[in-house]
Amino acid sequence: MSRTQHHLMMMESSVALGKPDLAPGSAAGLDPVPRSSGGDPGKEPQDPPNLNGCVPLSHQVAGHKFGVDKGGILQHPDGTVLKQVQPPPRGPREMQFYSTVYAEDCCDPCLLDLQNYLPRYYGTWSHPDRPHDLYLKLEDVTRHFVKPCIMDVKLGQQSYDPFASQDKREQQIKKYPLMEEIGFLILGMRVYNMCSDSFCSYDQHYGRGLVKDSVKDGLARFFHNGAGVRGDAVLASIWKVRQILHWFQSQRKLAFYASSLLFVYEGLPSSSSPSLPANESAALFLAADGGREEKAVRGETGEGKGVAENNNNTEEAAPRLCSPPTIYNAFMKARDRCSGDGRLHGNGSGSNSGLWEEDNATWQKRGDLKASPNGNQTKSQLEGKDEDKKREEEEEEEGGGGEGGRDGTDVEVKMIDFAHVFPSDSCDHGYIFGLKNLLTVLEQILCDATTS
Ligand SMILES: Nc1ncnc2c1ncn2[C@@H]1O[C@H](COP(=O)(O)OP(=O)(O)OP(=O)(O)O)[C@@H](O)[C@H]1O
Ligand SMILES: O=P(O)(O)O[C@@H]1[C@H](O)[C@H](O)[C@@H](OP(=O)(O)O)[C@H](OP(=O)(O)O)[C@H]1O
Repeated sequence: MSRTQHHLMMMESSVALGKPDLAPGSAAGLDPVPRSSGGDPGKEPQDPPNLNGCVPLSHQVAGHKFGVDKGGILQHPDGTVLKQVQPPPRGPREMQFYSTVYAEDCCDPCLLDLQNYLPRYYGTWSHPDRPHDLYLKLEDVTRHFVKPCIMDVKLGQQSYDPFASQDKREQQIKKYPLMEEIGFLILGMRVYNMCSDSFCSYDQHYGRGLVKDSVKDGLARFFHNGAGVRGDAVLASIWKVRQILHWFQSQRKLAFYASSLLFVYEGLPSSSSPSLPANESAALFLAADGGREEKAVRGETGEGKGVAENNNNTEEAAPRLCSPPTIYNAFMKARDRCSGDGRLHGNGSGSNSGLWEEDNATWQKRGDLKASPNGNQTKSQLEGKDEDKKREEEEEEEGGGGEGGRDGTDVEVKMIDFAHVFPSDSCDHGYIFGLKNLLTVLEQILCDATTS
């Protein structure tokens, strides 16, 4: 058994390691964070008594709710998310997972890579008066968004773990019998409508109502801003999901059950996030490689067909995806030619010269986002520090380009919910199956958006 597996098996309840940005409980005396700009209007959450300014997470879209279920999610005044450690074995298992992946002495390349796809972990937190009531202290994945559109998607072909009782298996299967066939389930989402300047929320019943034929439109709704489909957000999501798929295809250490992907994109319209006029960006796809890639997106090559056909797990038989650089280069080039009205200008459907010459500058994070965190004030904001500067410094220290970073987008896709993660010695076929189907559907959405 490897060291990692041993760690995960141990299930020790010691307080996890991490790099807390605040000592537990040190936020005493700070005012509660203001609600995220996208919270339900008119429903100010009550400050739970004796929680030192922590409040229920206003932008939670799924999962156990604080004050409703056992376990729940709070927001710390410093902006981090506090996930109450659930009753054993789930809670300790999730805590063990985070503490293993983020152990200071972790040198396992697979786990170090995995950190890129998880919220940052800052150890555990508890109220000084209730030291045994533990919370996992996590990065708020939505923190740098102004109008965060958020979607929680459960991945895998089964949402119960191998040790689940017969009752639990039946309960889970009954909730969504199509899990095995589709491989993912939308648990909840909130979408910003730029026309009405409001959010629309969808609970778990929405996702459960989606079947094979409607799952594409159901998922597309997450990317619809009231005026059109946010092709740029779909595209960036595809890219991020592909990175996660790549990690899964290379690892044989862990098996994930009932775990989710949390998608976040910026709902605030800006000149650089248009709903592109479809026909023109489609033309750009065609221009990029003579149409081969665009046909692959549409499944016309016979390799990228719909959910029903894409039902095996081998790498070779995976749906053929457009290579991200191809799509990105074409799309971003098109985006760059767009003005704020979302119209293309210039040589939109002409020669492909220049499409391959995209440089990384296109992928730099948008300046307007840096200047506009989502309203969840962080400790340094509360202290009057220059948060953007701090983040830039952090990102530089980490050698990356920040959340948008190299991908240059205001989109996050992070893995969350690890209450059912187990050591393994083989590929996680169920999760990979779900990821591939999710990618297929995302690509169909992108294709529809660019050809309608
Ligand atoms: N790091 C995070 N940043 C922002 N939001 C988060 C984060 N972690 C969780 N959330 C929010 O909380 C919700 C529930 O998270 P999570 O799935 O971890 O909880 P859970 O109670 O274990 O869920 P379930 O009941 O499905 O097992 C997510 O849908 C998301 O809205
Ligand atoms: O979507 P719903 O209807 O809220 O259903 C919950 C959801 O399936 C959770 O994933 C599950 O927690 P686990 O994944 O940790 O099992 C929870 O089990 P629970 O009721 O046993 O907490 C279910 O109730």
